[in-house]
Amino acid sequence: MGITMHLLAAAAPALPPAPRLSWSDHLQQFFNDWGQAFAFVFMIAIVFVLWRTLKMMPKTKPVQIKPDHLSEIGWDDIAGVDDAKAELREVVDFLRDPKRFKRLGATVPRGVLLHGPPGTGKTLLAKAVAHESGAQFFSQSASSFVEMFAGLGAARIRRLFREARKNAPSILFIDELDAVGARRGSDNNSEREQTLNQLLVEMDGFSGSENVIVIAASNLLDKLDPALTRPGRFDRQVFVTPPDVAGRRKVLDVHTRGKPLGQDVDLDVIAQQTSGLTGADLANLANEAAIFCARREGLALSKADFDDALERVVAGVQSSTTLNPRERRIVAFHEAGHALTRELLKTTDPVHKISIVPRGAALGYVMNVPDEDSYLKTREELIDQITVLLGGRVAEQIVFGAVTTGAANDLLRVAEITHAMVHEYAMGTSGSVSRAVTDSNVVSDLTRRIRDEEQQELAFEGERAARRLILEHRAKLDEFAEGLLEHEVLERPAIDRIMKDIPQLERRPGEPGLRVVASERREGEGPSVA
Ligand SMILES: Nc1ncnc2c1ncn2[C@@H]1O[C@H](COP(=O)(O)OP(=O)(O)OP(=O)(O)O)[C@@H](O)[C@H]1O
Ligand SMILES: [Zn+2]
Repeated sequence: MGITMHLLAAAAPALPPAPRLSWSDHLQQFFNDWGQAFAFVFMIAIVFVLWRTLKMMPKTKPVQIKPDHLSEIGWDDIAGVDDAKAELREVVDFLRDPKRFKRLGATVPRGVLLHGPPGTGKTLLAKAVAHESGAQFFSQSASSFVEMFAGLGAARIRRLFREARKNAPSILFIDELDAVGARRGSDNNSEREQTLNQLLVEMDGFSGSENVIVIAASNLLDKLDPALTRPGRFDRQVFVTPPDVAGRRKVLDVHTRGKPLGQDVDLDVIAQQTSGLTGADLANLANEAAIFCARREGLALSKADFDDALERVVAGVQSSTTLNPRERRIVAFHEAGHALTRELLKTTDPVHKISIVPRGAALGYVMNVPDEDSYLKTREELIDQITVLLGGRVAEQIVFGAVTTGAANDLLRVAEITHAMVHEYAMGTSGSVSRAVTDSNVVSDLTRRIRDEEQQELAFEGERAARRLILEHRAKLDEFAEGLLEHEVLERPAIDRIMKDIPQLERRPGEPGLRVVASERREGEGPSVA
């Protein structure tokens, strides 16, 4: 503004002498000058804004959406994720022969959500589905939708779906779904939410006659908006886990194809040394070994090349996923303790799978699938649950004479259960209804203390039971642990072999007459992990 005024003033002497002006003329002149100055500034501002916009334009120029050219990625190139492959084979069958399914009135899959840690092969699986079914493959990362100007993310989703429909049969792969799929209202990003809404609209818009299947990949299922996983949208969820020892062996086979291996290389041993590594880590390992070999101008990859590569790859992997041998033993006995107690007790659901392949924050887990839905639980059933939860810690104590921090989550669950037993269900040692029903705001110090003691007594009861069971069946505990150390994962057939000679004496009959409502089951609780 200052500069403009100065220019105008300097131009004045060149004008012919001005006639004498009245005060109203002065006023008009003043407004004229100011008006011009203002218009000038305004114009500069507009030019500046236009220039800025133009400068940013190339980024937002509509990107060509066309199917990826797929190199030959088939089922054989993906190893160690057999469960996920089995689920996806169905999708391939559908894409190959949709009529067969439609004739029978079968609802066809619309969306498949692959979730699991990075590098486990989610992208690879989506590509294999496209390749094996001869479908076109459209791939976009969801993070590219939200970096844009208002409304463009939604527009891009529309175009993507339009192209996929036009080129059907096709697979539409959306990587990093979390980028748009986070719960609405979680970050107040209206642009992202608009994009998510558009995605929901497009998925609802499938008429059933189009052979388009949307596959999305996500690292965090919990973060996703529940609307995404409703029927008709991503209603198939496939968990892609890091491979177990046998799986890692197969992944190593895939990634050493075409690489000459020296006599001293034993892939079985390497598979055993790489617990917790993902498919991508193993691909990286094989590649690094080849690089080490090339650098020393070797002819074939040697054991030393793999050792060097392993050191480098493991250093780049999150430390929580690679345990030292002693830690592995502790985790194996901890999980064995959970599994053995669960198997011995009658009221607890049988073990489905035990694993010491790290998964998320958990170093190991025991998975059980409920036999039947039950919403009522007896006191005895709850004590059995506490027994199983403490079985891990008790096993550590018995075998190593010490406990670790690994049982923290188990203890938290025990605290929750015992709290509910005393405060909500009057299942404490005294069984006193009046103590439980007292309003907790007006409860006396004495009642509070008694409740605390009752809670502790319930936890002790579970701990004693766990100790007794584990000491009595110590040999079985060792079998479970050794099995885990060797195979990392034990499934039902292996568990049955270990438990076969145990008469089910320990298995106590339930007491249906005593069932009491327990809030133990949370909404949407699937197989539980401890
Ligand atoms: N199960 C596997 N079998 C063989 N190779 C694998 C496997 N998993 C991963 N890889 C290798 O790792 C690379 C990366 O895998 P991919 O991109 O599919 O992982 P992702 O799960 O999609 O990871 P992100 O979540 O980081 O996108 C693949 O190109 C492949 O070389
Ligand atoms: Zn545990």
